[in-house]
Amino acid sequence: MASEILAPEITVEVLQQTAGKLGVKVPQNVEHDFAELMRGTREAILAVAAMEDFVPPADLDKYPRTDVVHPPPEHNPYNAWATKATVIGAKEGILSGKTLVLKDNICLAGVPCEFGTKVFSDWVPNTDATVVKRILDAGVTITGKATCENFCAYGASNTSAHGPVGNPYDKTRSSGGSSSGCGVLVAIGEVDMAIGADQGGSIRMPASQVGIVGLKPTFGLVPYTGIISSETSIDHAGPMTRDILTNAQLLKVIAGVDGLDDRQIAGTPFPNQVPDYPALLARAKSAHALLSIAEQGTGPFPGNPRKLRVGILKEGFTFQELDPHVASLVKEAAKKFEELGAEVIEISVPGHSQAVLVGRVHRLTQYNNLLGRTSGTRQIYQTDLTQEILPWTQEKFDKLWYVSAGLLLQGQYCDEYYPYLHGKTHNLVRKLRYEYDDALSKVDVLLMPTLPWVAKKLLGQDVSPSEHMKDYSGFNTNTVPFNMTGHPALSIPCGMLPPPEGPEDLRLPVGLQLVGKYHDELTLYKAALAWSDAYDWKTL
Ligand SMILES: NC(=O)c1ccccc1
Repeated sequence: MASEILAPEITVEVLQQTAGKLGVKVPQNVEHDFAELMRGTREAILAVAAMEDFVPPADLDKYPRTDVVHPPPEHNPYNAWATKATVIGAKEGILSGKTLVLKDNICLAGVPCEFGTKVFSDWVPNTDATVVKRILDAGVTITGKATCENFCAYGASNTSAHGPVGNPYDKTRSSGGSSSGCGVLVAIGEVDMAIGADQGGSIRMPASQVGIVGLKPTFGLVPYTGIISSETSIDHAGPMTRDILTNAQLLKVIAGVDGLDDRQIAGTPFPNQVPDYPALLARAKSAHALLSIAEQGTGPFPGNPRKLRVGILKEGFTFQELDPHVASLVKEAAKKFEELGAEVIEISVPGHSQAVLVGRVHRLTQYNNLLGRTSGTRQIYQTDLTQEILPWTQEKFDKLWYVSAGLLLQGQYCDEYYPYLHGKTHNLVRKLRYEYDDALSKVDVLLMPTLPWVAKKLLGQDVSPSEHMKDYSGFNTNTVPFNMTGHPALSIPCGMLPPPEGPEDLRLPVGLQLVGKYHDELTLYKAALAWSDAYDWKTL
């Protein structure tokens, strides 16, 4: 048993080896006392290892899993399916008749989960994520699991053990990642909706590259229970759909406290009740109504309605990797908010330019799923998965895509030399949060491109890691900051462009990102709905 190998019998030698890892030696006169202490700990470890784990069981009788298959290539033209399955939800519900696919890091009991890797195989989760229970109760039919990138760790779609996920607008290009399969299956109309996950842009980047709507909700709004974690303070799950209203409907169903996930009480003040987004949107009958805000009045006097304020985030447009054509198209899209009756101004958040640097250290110092760390967070842990991944062996390491291998190595390095920097990054993120909050006290939403470019060519397996990295430098500048601060961020398609290298007649989607105050998804939806009702992004 692995636990016996990892918890060796305690001798004075083992005690001193352990001390040696700290660079110290236990004084001889207390060696036996400390060995005794550790023997007690070892016994406790072995006892806990032998106990049966405790996770919420899935209701397989009520919602049986059928037709579970890995589709052959001829039934999987984009490689977007990881596994097909059928799980029919409740007969009546607000989403009844709709189909949905889950990113392949979301637990659906009884159906294999690949997590984009071959490091382990045939792992079948024994529990349903809370979002799964909620959508089934709302009447959704789940049609399977969508390919996700290797360990959910990349923003392009060539890293899954499954093979590359081609973009519907040009199969030789990336569809974005890491919720790549979700983006493609929604874009081509194979499903009505998807639930993706996002630690650095993984919902918004595919949404941007394939021309759909993707929301990374406020941190904690959607429970992350039963979804494979990357790092508990940046984990988010959220809806991916072709239109805004469906997105709002799905959010309404999956949002709210489940009593199992610490992320939901970890810093963003939580609303007592999840707003009825679709009903509130349906009530506003015009762009004018959608784009006016009822200013809070004081005392008995209700406030006056005023125009929605859109802030063009200066630093979201000034980084060097940003394709100038994307920049001008997104700025034009922003100006259209003025035509619709909003106020548009430019606003600066200097910290935005440093955020990716902070993010790099933040995630490396605590990448739970690779290093098998737990964070102290109260949540449901996929301990059976951790045991598949750990301990690392050469054979497993050789099966990692280089980005994940790099994360593992960098994480180990940070752990050895700079573990305290994780804490410091949290402090710096709080500072960043106040900077965005300050901007969001002057405007209602911040606006910027989601990704700095339209879909790039997929790079082959023969391309070196360095070339990959060069090609993707700057890709997460506008997405990573809001994973750390937790502000809600919505990507919508806002036009099309040819790729810079041509051909001239190819048109690829461009994503526009709106960022709002904590738990103000409604304002993001209102702005996006007014815009998308007025303009057809495919003709702009
Ligand atoms: N999981 C993510 O959101 C992600 C995206 C891009 C790069 C790394 C991670």
